[in-house]
Parts: sequence; structure tokens; C-alpha cells
Amino acid sequence: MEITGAGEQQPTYDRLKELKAFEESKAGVKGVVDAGIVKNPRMFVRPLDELTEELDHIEQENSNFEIPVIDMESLDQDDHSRRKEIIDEVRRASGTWGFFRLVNHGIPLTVINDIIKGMKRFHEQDTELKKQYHSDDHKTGCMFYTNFDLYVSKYANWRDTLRCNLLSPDPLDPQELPDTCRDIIVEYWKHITTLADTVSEFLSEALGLEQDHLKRIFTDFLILSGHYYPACPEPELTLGASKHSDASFFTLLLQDHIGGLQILHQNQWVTVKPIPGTLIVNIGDLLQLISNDKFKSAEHRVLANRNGPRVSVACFLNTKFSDNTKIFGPLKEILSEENPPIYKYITMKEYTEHYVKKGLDGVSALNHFKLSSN
Ligand SMILES: O=C(O)CCC(=O)C(=O)O
Ligand SMILES: [Fe+2]
Repeated sequence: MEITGAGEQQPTYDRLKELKAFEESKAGVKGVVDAGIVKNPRMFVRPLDELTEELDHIEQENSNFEIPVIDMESLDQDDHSRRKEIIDEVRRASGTWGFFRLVNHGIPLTVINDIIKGMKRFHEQDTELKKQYHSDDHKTGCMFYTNFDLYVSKYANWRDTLRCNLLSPDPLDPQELPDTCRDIIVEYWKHITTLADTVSEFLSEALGLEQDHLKRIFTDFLILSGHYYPACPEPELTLGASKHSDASFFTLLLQDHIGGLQILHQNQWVTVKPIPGTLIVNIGDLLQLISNDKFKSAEHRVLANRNGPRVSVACFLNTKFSDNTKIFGPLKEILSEENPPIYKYITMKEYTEHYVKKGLDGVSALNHFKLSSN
């Protein structure tokens, strides 16, 4: 495979050729690193204007911004006052940050550590075996890929992903999962489903809806993405994940001890510290849309780092991407004369096609669906 170094003076640079060579290697970013590079290949290098713009959003040295923490320890259906407190905290966190941290969420620490280890095992197995899972067909039950928007984005992200489509069209047959991580994915899936149910109840109540309102909207789609961010020789020149907001109702995210996740909050990048055993919830675009901006789908990104690999596991709660029948828009229960709809009514298919077509270009996919009066 021919991949050019970032700093090398090339009279001509054939980006398409480089992308194709990368794609055909089927070995992902880890394959590039394993080849022993000391500079980032050019296809990963951020354009100069983006690097310059960065200076406007640098996190202040003394910034004490921290995402809100929700402690589920004393949660008990019968303790109405504690539940009400939690719902109030969820409402505030979802409307301001769009992110919160869950502690004492009930998923055992062993399961959390094991899913991280399982993902690491998948990405670090023999490349020839891993290649069997390489695909660019997002309908596949279980696929290994690098950057869904490789040919659309201005630069490639420094990460590989194992994506498991756990529910759609039917619950995934565990036999389709890689044997390096099959058992732990099945175990984690069970726990995540229970936790996702509780979180969607919180979110429904925080919007003043019936407890099961949101659950009824998106029970049929759950994606688990096991991300692997290899150590990077020049982390300041690229990103592990470009600035984006999620194409989900909400996301349950687990990160390992390395760190690198940042949220754009009040126009500065705020680091989401890795705290062992905790899980992050972030509101996705679809919940921002149906909540008519009551909840915020915050932009976030992942820095590349020298000390990798970094592993994270993101579970996206959604409804079928291909569904052309259900229409989503600001919920009538939320609208009023003072709070008129901000977004158009759309299908999941329309939204997804737009999200994929534009790639992670730093612009919210939601803008496209705003009513022109806004
Ligand atoms: O790896 C992370 O911490 C974040 C991943 C992420 O933002 C995503 O999968 O949408
Ligand atoms: Fe994300």
C-alpha cells in the first residue's frame, strides 16, 4: 500500500488513490500504524483553516467545566422525591449540556471492563481474520470499517470501528458476532437494554411526557460501535473523530482510561474526563428535533493521542434508518403558541440520507431540517 507522509513535498497528491489503497488494505488505521509510520499519512491531515480555527475554541487552562453527574444509587420507584430530583437533573443537563455522566447505573464493573477488553481483542487480532468483517455495507449485522464518510470528508479520522447492528431488522444472531468478543457483546447488550429503558423513561418524564413515550418511538434499533483509536505519531494534525452530533435519539457511551472526548460547550472544547465505571449519556439529533430544541444534541469530537490505543463503546438508540413510513417532528405535546415548531416533519430515511451524504463536516445535520421561518 502506498501512503504518503504528511510533511513530504509531493508535486502531485492523488488523494483518491491514497484513499483507495487504504480501503483496499482492509486493515484500517491500525494497519497503517502497524506498518511503522512515523508521520501521519496525508489523507488524515486536517486542513490548515480547520487547524487555525481551533485556536478560537481552546479549553481554558483554568476551566472548571464538568458535565453534570447523575447518581442513580438511591433510585427506587417508591422514592418519589429522589426520582423527581433525578428527572429535574436530567432535564437541566439535557437542555444545557446535552451530556451527562451516570454513576451507580447498575452495570457491573467487570462487564464494563470486559467489553472494553473484548473490543480491544477484536481490533488487535490477526489482521487476516479481522479482514473477514471488513465491509462498507451498513446493513450488515456486524462490520469492521474506518470512517463511513471516507470519500466525502476533508480528512480521514484516526479510528477504526466494529459496528454491530443489534436489533434491525431482527435481533442479531450472536453467531454473526466475532468470536473474539461474542459473549461479552451479548452480555453488555443485555445490560445496556435495561439501562437504556431507564434512561428513556427519565428523558420522557423530563419532557413532561408519559414514562414510556420515548420508548415507544425507538425500540427497534440499537447499534453498538466498538471504536479503536490507535496511538498516533502526530496527534495535533488529525482527530480521532471530527466534530459531530449523533444520529440517534440518545447514545450511551463508555470510554476507557485514555481520554480524548471533548464537547463544544459555550464555544470552548471541554474535556469529558475518563472516570472508570461511569457511563456517558448524550442527546442525539432526533431527540433535539422531536423535543423542539428543549434538549440539545451537543457537538463533540475525539482527539487523537500518542498514548493509545484508546477504546470506546457507543450504543446508539434509534429507529430503523431505512424506515420511510414513520414521520418525526416536534411532538405536539411540547408545542404551544409560545413554542411553535422549529423543525419540519421528516422520515428517518430522509434524515439518515442527509447525515451520510454530508459526512462529519462539523455542520449539524439538523440545520437542513429547520423550518425556514426560524
Ligand atoms: O469515542 C468516543 O468517546 C466518542 C465516540 C462518538 O462520538 C460516536 O461514536 O459518535
Ligand atoms: Fe458521537
